[in-house]
Amino acid sequence: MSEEVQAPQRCAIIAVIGAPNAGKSTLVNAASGTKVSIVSPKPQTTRFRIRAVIMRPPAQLVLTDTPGIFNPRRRLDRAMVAAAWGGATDSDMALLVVDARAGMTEALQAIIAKLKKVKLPIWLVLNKIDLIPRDRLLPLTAALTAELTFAETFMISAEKRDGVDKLLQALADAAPEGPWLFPEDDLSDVPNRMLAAEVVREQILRMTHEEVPHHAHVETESWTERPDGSARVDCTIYVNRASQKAIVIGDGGSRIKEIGRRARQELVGLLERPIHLFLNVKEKSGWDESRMHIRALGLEDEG
Ligand SMILES: Nc1nc2c(ncn2[C@@H]2O[C@H](COP(=O)(O)OP(=O)(O)OP(=O)(O)O)[C@@H](O)[C@H]2O)c(=O)[nH]1
Repeated sequence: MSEEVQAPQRCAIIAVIGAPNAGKSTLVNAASGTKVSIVSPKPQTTRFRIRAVIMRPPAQLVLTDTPGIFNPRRRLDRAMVAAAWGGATDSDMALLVVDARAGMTEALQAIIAKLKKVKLPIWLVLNKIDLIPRDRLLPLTAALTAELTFAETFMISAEKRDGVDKLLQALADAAPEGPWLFPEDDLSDVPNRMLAAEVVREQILRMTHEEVPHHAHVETESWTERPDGSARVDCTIYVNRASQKAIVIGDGGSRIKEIGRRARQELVGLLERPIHLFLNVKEKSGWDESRMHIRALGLEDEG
């Protein structure tokens, strides 16, 4: 008698990094052309941390984003970048996507300088190989490997999907054993949920003092489609202390009301549909230990 042995689940959080125009979106889209996957509806809002969830059973690949801002001035931008690079270090690996035709540019050098401080396996993905002769790839690869150590190197054309499947399979094989971060049948809502949490989080950053944002975490508890075409969205803001809860709520609920009003307005603008947003503030110390999917969903800044 034979029994089917199910391979244990694997899950990798993968930071997709690269200079503007390197082909990150094209790669993510090409990668998502396979099986169950999601792609953020508005990838140009680089505040998204999750770009796509790609199923390669037994592996789930969660591709995350990093904004292309390296010298942020505003507090909010700083927080976003910190979150993004925090994201990189929370990841299991990073993909450095390089435009092979553009070669070593200033933007790429700035990213390399950042990546030197990131203790993660970095995979080099030389993209757009359809645009240049093979022999030009070697000097570029040599120049890059002189700067950084790469766990793996792939040469692809995201546009032509050349080499993308091989890359995904290698990522799936390298994914550490662990439970999937998202249930396979519940992927379609992830971008909307992420967006809602991000937008609320952004308004908290805008409307409270330094202390709170560093300790606040937003989760979208539910996203319910209504027959009239609108959606009901319930978000919970988790803070560590009662004092922070009081700040977020404000006098007589004034601040939370304003956070909700602005977040709803932004969501309506981004999604172009009616949204009913409900916010709930909970005190929950130690949430960061207790919820394992937080490293994927949270937007924690480093301060
Ligand atoms: N020929 C060729 N063009 C590509 C390839 N990959 C991406 N491109 C093109 O390069 C341009 C930039 O690609 P994107 O995917 O938008 O680049 P990105 O890294 O996401 O850019 P940002 O969102 O600005 O950071 C687009 O015009 C793509 O069509 C490739 O493999 N071959």
